[in-house]
Amino acid sequence: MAYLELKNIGKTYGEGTNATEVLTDINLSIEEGEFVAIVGFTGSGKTTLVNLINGLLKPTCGEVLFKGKPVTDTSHERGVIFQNYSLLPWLSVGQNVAMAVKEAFPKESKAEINKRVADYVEMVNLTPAMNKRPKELSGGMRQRVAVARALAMKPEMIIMDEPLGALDALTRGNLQDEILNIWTKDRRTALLITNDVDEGIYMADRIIPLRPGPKATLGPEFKIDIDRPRDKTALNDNAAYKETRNAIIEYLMGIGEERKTISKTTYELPDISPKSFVA
Ligand SMILES: Nc1ncnc2c1ncn2[C@@H]1O[C@H](COP(=O)(O)OP(=O)(O)OP(=O)(O)O)[C@@H](O)[C@H]1O
Repeated sequence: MAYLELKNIGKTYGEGTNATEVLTDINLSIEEGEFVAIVGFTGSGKTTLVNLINGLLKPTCGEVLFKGKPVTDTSHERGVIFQNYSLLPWLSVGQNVAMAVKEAFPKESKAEINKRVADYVEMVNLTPAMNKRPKELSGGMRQRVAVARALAMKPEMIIMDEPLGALDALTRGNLQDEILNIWTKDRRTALLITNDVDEGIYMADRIIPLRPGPKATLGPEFKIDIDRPRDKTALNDNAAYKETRNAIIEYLMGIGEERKTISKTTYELPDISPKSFVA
């Protein structure tokens, strides 16, 4: 039994003439402990897919199974790191993380909760900012709080919706490593949604492209056969890395070409003029 399974998922927003089929025929199977990355174009339906897995949205057709059971609601078992960090502005860094920890571990003592908060805030190098409010932090620092908050809840599965997109290269690299450390140490299952092929290759066991929407669907998977821990600087000289990267980029560029062809199509519009027109 797969740990997470998406079976023939389709998602349509709106109804009748306003209906848009954003996702169609999505089939995905993730095993326990795997790290899978989905690479997609902007607006292709990545966040919709994350929300279906998380239980925030219901599919129009098909089903999402987590450990064999249908997903009907959100759950602490599946922690999401969103691209917009959504921190509570009136709470400090520590309080934002503590709130999530208390929710996930309601039976823990104050001391245990404080220890957990301190550990995860330290992990994202924000101990000096522990008592600061979000408005006193840079965008990158806020995103790090969001990462600490999600990981401190110790979810069984970590789902990441372009969590590092807004960060500078150095912070991004550090957080990629922190997420990988936690994934390796606790052997969690992880799903990363990204538009960065290199990030996907560095972090994941498999990369699956999400073809552009409407009617976005998953393309063929690319296995990343590179030993862990991976060394970012050495990757550039790694033959398997170069080969996989080229294959994925070639596939994505092929989709780009298809899109251009589609956009060059000309449509005959009906010749309609208003019955009465008031200028
Ligand atoms: N609640 C909604 N109602 C109607 N249409 C929606 C809704 N949410 C998303 N969409 C549409 O669905 C499509 C996919 O949106 P989604 O946010 O899932 O894409 P995305 O790949 O995450 O985008 P981005 O890369 O810009 O974050 C877009 O065309 C969007 O306008």
